Amino acid sequence: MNSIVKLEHLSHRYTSSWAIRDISMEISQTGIVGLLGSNGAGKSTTMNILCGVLNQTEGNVFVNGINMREQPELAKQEIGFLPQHPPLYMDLTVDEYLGYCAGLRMMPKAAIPAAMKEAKERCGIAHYSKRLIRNLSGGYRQRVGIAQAIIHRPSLIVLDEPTNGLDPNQIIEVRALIKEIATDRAVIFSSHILSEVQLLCKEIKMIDNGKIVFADTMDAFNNYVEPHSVLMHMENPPAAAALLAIEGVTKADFLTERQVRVFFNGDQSISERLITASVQQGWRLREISIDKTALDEVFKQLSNQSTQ
Ligand SMILES: Nc1ncnc2c1ncn2[C@@H]1O[C@H](COP(=O)(O)OP(=O)(O)OP(=O)(O)O)[C@@H](O)[C@H]1O
Repeated sequence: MNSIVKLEHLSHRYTSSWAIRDISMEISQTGIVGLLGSNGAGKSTTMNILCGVLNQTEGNVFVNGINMREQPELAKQEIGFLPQHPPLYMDLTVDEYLGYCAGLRMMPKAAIPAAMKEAKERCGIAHYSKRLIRNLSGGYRQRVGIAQAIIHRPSLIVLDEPTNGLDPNQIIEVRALIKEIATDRAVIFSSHILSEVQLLCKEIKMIDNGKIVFADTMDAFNNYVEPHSVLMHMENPPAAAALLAIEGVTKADFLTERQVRVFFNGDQSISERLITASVQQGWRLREISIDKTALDEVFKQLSNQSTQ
């Protein structure tokens, strides 16, 4: 299968210290790949190099087989990029801005109106065509940012923390839009929020301290990181000692009077034992769920491995 994008042993040094070291990855299919890393991990550096706005110190970037360094204009035609700080012109209307972006992408003049119409419809901004960008909400500005990234119909879209700074409703809308645009192209999406990557992506690349610490499918990641705590909500909770008496339970933290996080030794049949104990001892269990926040602990563990 031909790769849409291939990074080969990318390293980058800004001044004296290395921001990323020996990053390699290949994407050959449509869908969303998540680049997950905490602040300063090296996500933006990787994305900026991938999109040809920063020249790497070492390594190569190929987009649809085209070497970014050797043929940047050709390679960039295949990429749409929404940087962390979207390059929007506040005093232009949506139409003026998208027309300008299509020109920058060297699209033939005659093809621009249809491309603008398609991008606006896909991003749900057609009704704001004549509105100044400064008068749009944060969520709609981000949609305009995504529209400029897809206007030239590239095979790869790179989105650097696209939901950062949006309110909860806007986040849901922008995530839905990203899912939609990934149906017929590859999308690389960076985030520092594990649950967001789990929700959206079929593949995950975790980056820490400038190095890839995990790269596989989302399913493999979820299997790899078995949770070690469950969250219980009870009407009549017992004392911590009663929970600790159950085989496999290592710790019980009361979050509220009725909500407790129960840590266990990894034996996944713990829920069954907790439910049985609840019935026998009358704890009136209302809810029990695998504690997703525990995955963040695994993220920390994987990140620490890269520094050893
Ligand atoms: N222009 C620059 N000059 C010097 N160092 C830089 C520059 N840009 C980034 N760095 C450093 O490179 C490292 C990686 O930064 P980068 O912005 O790629 O991380 P990130 O994962 O995108 O983080 P964030 O989410 O905070 O943007 C950090 O240590 C950062 O301080």
